[in-house]
Amino acid sequence: MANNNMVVVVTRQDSGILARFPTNPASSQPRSSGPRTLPPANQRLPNKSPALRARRRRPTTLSALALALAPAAAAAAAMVSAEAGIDRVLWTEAEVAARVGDVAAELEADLRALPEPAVVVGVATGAFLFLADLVRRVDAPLAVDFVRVESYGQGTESSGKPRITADLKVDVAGKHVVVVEDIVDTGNTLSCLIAHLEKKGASSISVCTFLDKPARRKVNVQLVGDGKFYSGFECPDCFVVGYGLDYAELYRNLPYVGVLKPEMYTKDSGN
Ligand SMILES: O=P(O)(O)OC[C@H]1O[C@H](OP(=O)(O)OP(=O)(O)O)[C@H](O)[C@@H]1O
Ligand code: HPA
Repeated sequence: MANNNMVVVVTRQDSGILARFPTNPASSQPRSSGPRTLPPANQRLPNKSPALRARRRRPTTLSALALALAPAAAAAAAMVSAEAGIDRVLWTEAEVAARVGDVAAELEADLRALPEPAVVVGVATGAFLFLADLVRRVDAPLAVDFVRVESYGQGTESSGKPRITADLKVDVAGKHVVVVEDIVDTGNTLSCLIAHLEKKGASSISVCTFLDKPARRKVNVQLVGDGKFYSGFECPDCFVVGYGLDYAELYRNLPYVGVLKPEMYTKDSGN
């Protein structure tokens, strides 16, 4: 919605607000829609006068203003974009969407064959985008719930000891559960969660992961009952971000999957 009093705030992640630019035409540059009138000829500045050149140099738009504050504003502008940290893209938004569609079709066929609705369990936070895109494309009766399992914290190495920090609301006893993950890496998170769901009495457990990184597997993932393993892409042995996947909680909002620039990692993150 248009807001005449909107203020664009350029921030630096480390030091808060760097600059505010009012975007309300009334409060910044007058932009009259009526006929433009020139001052009388004797009050006009000569075409090449220093005053006129200075006035022409005066920034009149937001981007010109940001440029005028360079390099500080340019650096801040780079930091306000999540994309600025990306070294290379592994799967584009279109490739992700196409593959999610394929996986959804496979899952839909299997869920339709079940005698009762399955419970789709998303592993927060990473699976939030994949789960949302996936279930919208599955035309079968199903329930959706979330658990929160954490093992990476602020770094790129698994602690090896996943912690379930938020549990299910739905009762999964006697139900077919489909665990939805953003990535299976060492396999620690999934093994911990499958044991947890089995204890709660799930009759079968499938896993549907957006990415599978088999090169890093430390624990074999054991499905339960007639459970099946669905996977979007096989991920190379590198730390990836985007489409739900984070580094230190950032980059989840990127609509594609990429690899971070090395300088984006802090020294103690394992890279
Ligand atoms: O196979 P693993 O080596 O266990 O890694 C996979 C898990 O790691 C990530 O979770 P993380 O602990 O980073 O929490 P998050 O979902 O909040 O990002 C990811 O979302 C998976 O759940
Ligand atoms: O490559 C990864 N990226 C983000 N989170 C992860 N959790 C396990 N592996 C990864």
